[in-house]
Amino acid sequence: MATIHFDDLGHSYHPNPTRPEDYALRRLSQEWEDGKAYALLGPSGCGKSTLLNIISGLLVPSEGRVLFDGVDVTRRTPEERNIAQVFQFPVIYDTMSVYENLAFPLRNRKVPEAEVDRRVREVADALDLTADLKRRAQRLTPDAKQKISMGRGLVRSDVAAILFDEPLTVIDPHTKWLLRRKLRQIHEDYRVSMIYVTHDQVEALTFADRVAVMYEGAIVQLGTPQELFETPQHTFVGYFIGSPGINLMPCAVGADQVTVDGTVIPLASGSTAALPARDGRFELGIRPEFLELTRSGAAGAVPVQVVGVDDLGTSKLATLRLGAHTLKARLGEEQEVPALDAAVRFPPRWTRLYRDSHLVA
Ligand SMILES: Nc1ncnc2c1ncn2[C@@H]1O[C@H](COP(=O)(O)OP(=O)(O)OP(=O)(O)O)[C@@H](O)[C@H]1O
Repeated sequence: MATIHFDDLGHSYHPNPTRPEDYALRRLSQEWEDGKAYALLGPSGCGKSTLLNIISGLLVPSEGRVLFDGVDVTRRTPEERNIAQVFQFPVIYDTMSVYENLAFPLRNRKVPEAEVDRRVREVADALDLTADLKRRAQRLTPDAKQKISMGRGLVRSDVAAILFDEPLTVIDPHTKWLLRRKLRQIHEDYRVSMIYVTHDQVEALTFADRVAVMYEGAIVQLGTPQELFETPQHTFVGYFIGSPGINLMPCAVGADQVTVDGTVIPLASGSTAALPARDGRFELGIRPEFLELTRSGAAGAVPVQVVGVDDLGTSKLATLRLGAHTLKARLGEEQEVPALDAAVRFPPRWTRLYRDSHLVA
């Protein structure tokens, strides 16, 4: 297992990159801790595979270095880096039994047979493959084949990290949920460094200790699921994490307050003091879960119009108008929705201010 350090890393597929947009991976300096479960989350084309391939050694970055435990591995192959990889589609030998498939990475490295047998049975047990050990892999369902693929990644105890590239794509939704929990459990038991690439926030948030959210070639935030939810450092994180995402409204900034379409909304005391210049594009952000629906006249409340309420079973989602803006507020199942004199409160603790998409207060 290894601490992974990205040292001024960047990658462009262009021969002569000049603009930031020419980079599939923009400049990145960061350290990823040993033994943790990381998810690399972002939409299609944001650079996840580029970064993953640089970590694994399938791609040499055009700029910067990758270090494993302080050793420069930038030009080393995946084998030399001791990385295990699990891809979107099963990579297994159809003619071999499940047992032989799982044993293969170990026998290939001349691990003693007793140790091979111990590890194979342990991993088969963790993935519920014990009953299938003697079966030919060819005869199994796609789900079971992908479990073998994962098992082949997990069977080696000496790896620097195990990389998963959208491993649940071919798995049916129910099994997906089970496998995600299994992987989480296996990580807790083995404490091996894992990096899991996905565009699905539920997969990332339920699997990982730390989630790196990527947008346009940059990691815009690396944090725990709770940090990403409570304090999005970038408007994209607010929008991409959560369902629905954060409410955002353009605003003008004053002392400890902002104005949205002529409506003054207070911020936490002292929050704007560190903003010497007021240039840039400011937006106010608050998650639907933190916006408080109340009645006009309540302290600190600003009037809104209720446009609609969706009953989601365990909660309600209100759609509100504030000036020209639409806001969402998540309400308790039993919460009453005022018909005529609705208002909302922006609790300063949960109200965020962004300048040019980046959190400033
Ligand atoms: N071999 C390549 N040559 C040129 N451009 C590439 C190459 N591979 C990726 N790109 C470009 O680099 C950018 C990042 O792609 P990348 O595959 O890393 O994103 P991704 O987040 O993994 O997307 P997806 O989820 O669709 O796989 C995209 O604009 C893509 O078109």
